[in-house]
Amino acid sequence: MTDTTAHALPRPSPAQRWLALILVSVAMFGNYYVYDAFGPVVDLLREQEGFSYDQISMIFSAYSVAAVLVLLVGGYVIDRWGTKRAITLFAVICLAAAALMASTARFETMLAGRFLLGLGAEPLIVAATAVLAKWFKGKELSFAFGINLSIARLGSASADWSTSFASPLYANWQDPLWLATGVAAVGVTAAMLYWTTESRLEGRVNLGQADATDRLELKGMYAFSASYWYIVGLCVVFYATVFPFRAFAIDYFQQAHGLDRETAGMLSSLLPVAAIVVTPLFGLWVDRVGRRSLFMAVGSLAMLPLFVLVTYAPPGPDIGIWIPFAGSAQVPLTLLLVMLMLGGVFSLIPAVMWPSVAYIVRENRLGAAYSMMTLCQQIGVALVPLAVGRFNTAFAAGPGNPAGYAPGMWFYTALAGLGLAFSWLLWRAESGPGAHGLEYSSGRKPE
Ligand SMILES: NCCCC[C@H](N)C(=O)NCC(=O)O
Repeated sequence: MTDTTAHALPRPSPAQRWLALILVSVAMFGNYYVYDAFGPVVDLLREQEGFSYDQISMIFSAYSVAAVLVLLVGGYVIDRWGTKRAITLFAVICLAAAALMASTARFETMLAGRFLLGLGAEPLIVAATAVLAKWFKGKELSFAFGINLSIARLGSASADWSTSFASPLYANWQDPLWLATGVAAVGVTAAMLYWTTESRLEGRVNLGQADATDRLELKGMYAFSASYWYIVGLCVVFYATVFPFRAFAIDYFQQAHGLDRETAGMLSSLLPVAAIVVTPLFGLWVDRVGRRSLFMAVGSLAMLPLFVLVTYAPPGPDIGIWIPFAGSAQVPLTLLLVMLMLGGVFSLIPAVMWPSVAYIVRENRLGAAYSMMTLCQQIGVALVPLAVGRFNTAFAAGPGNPAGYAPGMWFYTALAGLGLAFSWLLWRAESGPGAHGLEYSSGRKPE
């Protein structure tokens, strides 16, 4: 179909757009569930299969190594295959990865499974972004992105909650990973239904021309402003702190704070749960008041003491919490407050940071800017768990020696400090004459 013929067709109806959004979001739910299904079995892999923290970290990092490689070519695959085929292909790769990880506790197989997950999951996120842009361009695009990310984060929370609603499976390390494989199969089904939907509507509605997707072109990177690179710096250290902390959190709460797995899972789930609810609210607020770099600095500052508090502050009284799908539990007040604060930061920084790039980079370079940012993010997420795993092993961290986890927590604190430095540099740059307008609600400096 030519561009002119496509423009003569009607835009998709709200019902058609919502159907596309729901199908793509279910595929993302599967993706995030599989990513986060590994954290709750860390202690079982250590106890039942003798995995060391170093090995666990390498498995976790394999995802990011693959992500860095695939992000360089993912955009080309999507352009060549089209979003409907690409999203199904990547969902199938996630399914194969989940099955490989569940199949055996051989270290090399698990490493390969997690690597395969990185090959499928990151380009799936890029393809989902391209799909949403196609259906929602000019029509509630930010809102659609918000819903998509919230449903994806529900996948993360559900993986944590599985320690409660699927607790009998946690008699061994393998069954929870088979459950994750089942969830990945639901994701594939949703991706295939999306393929069918798009195919049936082709020629009947105007889905526009496929835009240049998040393809990474290394040439021209030097042209990005200092503010862009400060945001990238913050993105790297922020996610390289939060994602690895989440990966080890359930095991950490069990070993260092003596919680049972269900309670540890519920506590860990507060992070994505808070983000599901609060991220869109922060997004709306910042759109009204601006002050984007100030908000990023405030988020970074709030994060700074949390890992020290979780290590050294007295636990305080037990507080009852209740979470839908997971049930109720008693958790120490200090851990609850730290996780709620971290959940707040995990809502604030992404809600402000990702959209800020759109205000400081030209539209025709946006795809490359986001791809470069994600690539740098994944390099950080690959390296940090290796360092934390090394600290845990070197300092013999375990239930008999909870103090052995402290060096890893200080490492997270140092990263949070670096994040604060990047956001302060950004704030300074955006308060001076070369500012892009991040501090204004419109995102533009007044003339
Ligand atoms: N939980 C799966 C990993 C998602 C990585 C992705 N590149 C990302 O950063 N998404 C944004 C987010 O805040 O989840």
